[in-house]
Amino acid sequence: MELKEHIIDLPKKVYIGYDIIENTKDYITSLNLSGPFLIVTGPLVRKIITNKVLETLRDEKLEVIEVKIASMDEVSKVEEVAKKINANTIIGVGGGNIIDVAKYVAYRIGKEFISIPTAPSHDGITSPFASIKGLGKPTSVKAKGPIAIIADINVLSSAPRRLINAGIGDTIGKITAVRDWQLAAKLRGEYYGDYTASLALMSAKHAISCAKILDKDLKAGVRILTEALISSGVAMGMAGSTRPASGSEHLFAHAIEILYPDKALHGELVALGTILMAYIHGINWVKIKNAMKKVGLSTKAKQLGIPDEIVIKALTIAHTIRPERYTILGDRGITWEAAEKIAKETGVID
Ligand SMILES: NC(=O)C1=CN([C@@H]2O[C@H](COP(=O)(O)OP(=O)(O)OC[C@H]3O[C@@H](n4cnc5c(N)ncnc54)[C@H](OP(=O)(O)O)[C@@H]3O)[C@@H](O)[C@H]2O)C=CC1
Ligand SMILES: O=C(CO)COP(=O)(O)O
Ligand SMILES: [Zn+2]
Repeated sequence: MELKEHIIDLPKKVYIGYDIIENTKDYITSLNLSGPFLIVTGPLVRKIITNKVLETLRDEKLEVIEVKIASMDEVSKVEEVAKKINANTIIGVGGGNIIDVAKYVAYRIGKEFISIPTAPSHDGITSPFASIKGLGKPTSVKAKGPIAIIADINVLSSAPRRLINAGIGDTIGKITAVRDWQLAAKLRGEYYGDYTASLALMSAKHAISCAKILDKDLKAGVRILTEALISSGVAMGMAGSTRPASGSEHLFAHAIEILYPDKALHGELVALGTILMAYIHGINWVKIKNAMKKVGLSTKAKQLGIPDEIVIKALTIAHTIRPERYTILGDRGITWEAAEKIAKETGVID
């Protein structure tokens, strides 16, 4: 299908390196960005990381606001403060939830957004989309892409291993996401970008290879993973949707979040979904599962505290979550019996 117009959202600058969070002020100056700045951060990250940003911006007009989850209530709270201080630039310092709130507020008020990720746990670092609870759907919506990303590898490497592994899970998910996209192009004539799809797949490849490096050299592994997460976000920006990065494995993850919220990290659920959907697609799911096991990602739902029935139920409702985005689950989804068989055969449930 030909698109009449296609607008690609990409960051102007990606700063990546060691201890570079201390250069935040210099980066902002070189980008000609002006204050007042609103720093959006989380309670834990504020205690251990955010001061480094505040220290470099000490002479600037700014306000700090703490957010717990990416909900519409929090978005409204942040937006109110942003308007009160007349913020020109919103800076998100934290995990996926914080980055999403910051970029969504920036979008709503038409201001610039800077992404300072503190964990390599998700590919929302670059993407111009945000997952916000309370908008009536569990999937992401249009948001402001970052004008700049400041990816400090020392900061990102200090994140707990569970968060690093979640980033690998979110990235490996591109293997099934791209298969779903190809299927939708064939069966529904959906726009398909070969280059964008290759970029997403390359992220998955690098996430798998970083797994081997992490144990020997944590920082080198985190750097590869972070670059993979950033380029997966670039793929979303190029496609103009999360399509290259989110297929049936994400539908499964979203379904679990609806049925059994806040038990596991996003990337951990995507990892489980990828094993299940790779099995349905007929891809080498055993290889994918083994790669996940090697990193230390959970490949069984119960390791994440998720009951077996929830997994089966999630598989049966996943196709209803985003009906406009065609995937291997089709329009009618999977029966309870088939779902149980798939989950058992892949070992996701016992
Ligand atoms: N927009 C998009 O395209 C995408 C969005 N997402 C979204 O991102 C979210 C998942 O993000 P994720 O990062 O996994 O989860 P969270 O944002 O919930 O972060 C998990 C926890 O990690 C903590 N944390 C962050 N950095 C560090 C650090 N360096 N050291 C110690 N703790 C740290 C946070 O602390 P604190 O309590 O301070 O926040 C938080 O408690 C989901 O909502 C998902 O939908 C995922 C992929 C793409
Ligand atoms: O998590 C995402 C990509 O990794 C975004 O996906 P959704 O558009 O399904 O929310
Ligand atoms: Zn994701």
